[in-house]
Amino acid sequence: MYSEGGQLRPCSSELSGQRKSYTEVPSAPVTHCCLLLLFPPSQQLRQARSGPKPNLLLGNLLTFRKKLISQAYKEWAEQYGETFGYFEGPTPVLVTSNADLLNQVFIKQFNNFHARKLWPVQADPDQDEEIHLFFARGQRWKRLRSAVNAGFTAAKLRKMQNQMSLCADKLLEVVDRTIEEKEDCRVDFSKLFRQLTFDIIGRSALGIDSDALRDPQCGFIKHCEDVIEDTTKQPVLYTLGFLFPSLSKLWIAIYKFMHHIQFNPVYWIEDRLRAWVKARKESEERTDDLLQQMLDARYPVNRHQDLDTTHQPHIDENGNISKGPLLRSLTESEVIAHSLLFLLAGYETTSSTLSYIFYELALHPHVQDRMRQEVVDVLEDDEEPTYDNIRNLTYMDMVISETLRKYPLASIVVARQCQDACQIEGINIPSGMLVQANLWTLHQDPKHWGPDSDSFDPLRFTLEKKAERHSMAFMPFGAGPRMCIGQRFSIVQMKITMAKLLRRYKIERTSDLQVPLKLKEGAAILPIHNIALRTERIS
Ligand code: HEM
Repeated sequence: MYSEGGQLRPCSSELSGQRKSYTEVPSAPVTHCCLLLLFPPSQQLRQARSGPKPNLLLGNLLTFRKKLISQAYKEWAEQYGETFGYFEGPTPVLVTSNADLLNQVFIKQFNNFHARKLWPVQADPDQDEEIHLFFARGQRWKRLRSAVNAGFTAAKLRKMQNQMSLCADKLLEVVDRTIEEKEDCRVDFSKLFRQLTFDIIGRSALGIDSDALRDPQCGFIKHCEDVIEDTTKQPVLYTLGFLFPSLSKLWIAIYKFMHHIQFNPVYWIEDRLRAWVKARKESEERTDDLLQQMLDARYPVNRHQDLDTTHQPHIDENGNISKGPLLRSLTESEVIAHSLLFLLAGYETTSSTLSYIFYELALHPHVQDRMRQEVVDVLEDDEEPTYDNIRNLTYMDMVISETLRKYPLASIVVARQCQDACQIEGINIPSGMLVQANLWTLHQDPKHWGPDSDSFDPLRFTLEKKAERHSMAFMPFGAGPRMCIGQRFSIVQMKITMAKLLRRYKIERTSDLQVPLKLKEGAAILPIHNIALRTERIS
């Protein structure tokens, strides 16, 4: 059913026709011996210690109660080398910052590594109707990705630029008001950036009339913040899910039941999105946004390869069943699931990146001055920043990249699951094994970044320096066919916003700014405290 050439390899269960539970991996005692299998004898001689010693029941999960996962990975990499293994309960994970191995897994052998990590309380990626492209895998992922891809083209982004610009203008109004009202001219940029990126994604992608910048108390953003905050906690159910993955159905049932006794912000947002999607479907008016793209999307379905059971055959205008390939639209559940995905994946990642950038600009005034000068030179006579002219802000691009090198905030999701056992770079990777990219180590590896990899230096990203480096030395948006779909969307809004802000204000650190930043970890790695900076109007 699946060939090697260009087709995704199925999860091993699909081959036999009998679907194994997606959480099924070898049991604890077996998997704890897997570290030995990971490294064949010759490799073992060279890498005698291949990972931290696991506890029989918990694996190495206890470590993550005491320190950030990214921190633990860094320490383990120092101890065991750039590739090592550990256990999440009974589940083996191979962690690597080896650029050649990452290249094989994320790009060259993508067909065998198309699936993401599965979290303990997570719907079945092959069967659940509400699965979105982040968790889907195999042919299902391929179809969903192609259905929404068209919403992120250059042409679409050009259409969104006005909304982005309007939202950035509102941000300027709020900053102006804040420095007028506050004697110390202190602006909480983390909070404002969250409101800004929420408005941008809400308005330009989903057509929602959101105004979080003017109405920070609005339920929508409040509950999105709750969802993000919840990912930084480690509830008991989550731990149980890691320890006993084969009971996933029970954990999911408990999670759903909890909704009846305890408020769940995810359901609150979904309900609002359901009503919104319904209204948009019924409306005669068409809006040129990502939501419309999802409502209009039609893609061919091959009857024999499809795992979904929800397709309707395509009926033409005369009521005949189409003789060509079956065409399918996204179901309402899928459109809602994707709207929620874009809202959550899009706003916190981008706003935190902006916060990290402003933090670094306050610490490095010469970088800030150079960035401002570039804006003044490129956008002469106060020209509006647009999709096309911001491409000339090349130093700004370097600052964004350097910030994401130092703070690869979405590193946790850059992982792939192996479908068929294979050997790569001399390492045996069994079927079901998760390969996790260790970005915080990779992005600071002196091999790629030189001895001063700790310092903040945007000039690492000149074209010449980029050409000299391994192509996989830098991957804050992931890599390969499954890399972040919103990368350009995010960069365009960041550049429009920063061009406007830097032209008008100078920012400075306050005496109580936390240096270095203390971070917390959830779906993304974020500063614990908001970043507030002294802000002076200069034009
Ligand atoms: C600075 C901002 C952002 C960062 C750092 C970031 C980072 C990432 C990373 C690391 C991945 C995983 C890639 C991989 O596994 O190879 C990812 C996937 C994804 N991101 Fe982003 N992201 C950002 C903004 C956005 C925005 C604005 C959107 C939506 C509008 C978005 C939507 C997605 C989606 C849907 C996926 C899953 C793609 C797939 O599995 O096919 N992201 N992102």
